[in-house]
Amino acid sequence: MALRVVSVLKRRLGGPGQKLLRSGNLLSATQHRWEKMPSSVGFPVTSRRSFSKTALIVDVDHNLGIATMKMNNPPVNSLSLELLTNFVIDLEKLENEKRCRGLIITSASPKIFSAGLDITEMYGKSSAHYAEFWKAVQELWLKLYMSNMVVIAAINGSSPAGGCLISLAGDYRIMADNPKYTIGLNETLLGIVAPFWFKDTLVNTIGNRASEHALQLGLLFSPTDALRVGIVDQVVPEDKVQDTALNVMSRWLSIPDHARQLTKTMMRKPTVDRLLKQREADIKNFVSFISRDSIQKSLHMYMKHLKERKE
Ligand SMILES: CCCCCCC/C=C/C(=O)SCCNC(=O)CCNC(=O)[C@H](O)C(C)(C)COP(=O)(O)OP(=O)(O)OC[C@H]1O[C@@H](n2cnc3c(N)ncnc32)[C@H](O)[C@@H]1OP(=O)(O)O
Repeated sequence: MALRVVSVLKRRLGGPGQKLLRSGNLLSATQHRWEKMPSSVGFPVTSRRSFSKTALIVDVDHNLGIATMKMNNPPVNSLSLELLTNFVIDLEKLENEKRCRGLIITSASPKIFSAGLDITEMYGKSSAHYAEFWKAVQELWLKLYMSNMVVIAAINGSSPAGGCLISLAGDYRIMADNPKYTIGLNETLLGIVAPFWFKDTLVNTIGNRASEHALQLGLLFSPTDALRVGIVDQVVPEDKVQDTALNVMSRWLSIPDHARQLTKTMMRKPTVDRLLKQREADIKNFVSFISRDSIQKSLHMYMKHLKERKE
């Protein structure tokens, strides 16, 4: 498999990317942090760099034109306001780097891709906080869903609710074949409702009937079932997720950017425009919904249940 990744990339990547492949370092580059690669691979050190902020590690390889973003907010990569904000800032940075054409999103935490929105941001706080938090959730989805880059989710662990949304916002999803991992929009299990743009993103991926079923029951799918219903595109052994992501990326990057990007925009713009037209109303709706006593109670009970599960 590893050799196949190299040969596919060799065929599809030109110029300096081939130097990296010739040096035989591609696999170590994908298996370890890119910036740890020895400087003897034959291109300037400035051609790759990494930056990490709270809760996020980003490695960019300009020669391959691929960035890897690892969520790093232990223990479960819950999407706190800080993580959401840093995510958006880093996405903007990558989007502005002309040579960065592909993005792989994955997790630095073993077994968890992301536990979804940080529930502690959604109860016991002020209305102003809820509004700021929701705006950040919207912003991340808007940026990811309309990214000019090819976005591949390398789902190396469980991915409920907001975690699932992040992967659905990408162009392709690869999930680790471990029956303990689950993925889905399980909001109803928390007594809350997935907003229309979460729903639209799911419908665009798996169709109306399957979405209705999944959303009403708050289904969390095993990798096999997620593949069957189409929430993920590929299920591979756990240790092959990253290599597969690179392999798939090379295929997507072989398409001329402008044609692929215009096609993506054509497919996704109506969904994005729906939110853009009523962004403020959506924030108001979230604040008023989440502030209800009954919803606050449900979230509190859910967190209590999560903690009690361990005892
Ligand atoms: C009109 C608008 C409507 C509102 C729309 C809102 C849309 C909401 C979207 C969301 O994303 S809501 C979040 C949904 N997420 C979940 O339901 C996942 C909950 N978590 C889990 O199922 C499990 O934690 C896990 C992810 C499968 C991991 O299991 P594991 O056994 O490995 O860890 P735990 O012991 O359960 O958790 C460790 C630690 O983390 C806390 N935690 C877990 N998830 C969250 C979370 N989403 N937010 C905040 N904190 C979380 C958990 O309570 C534990 O804390 P401690 O006990 O260690 O203090």
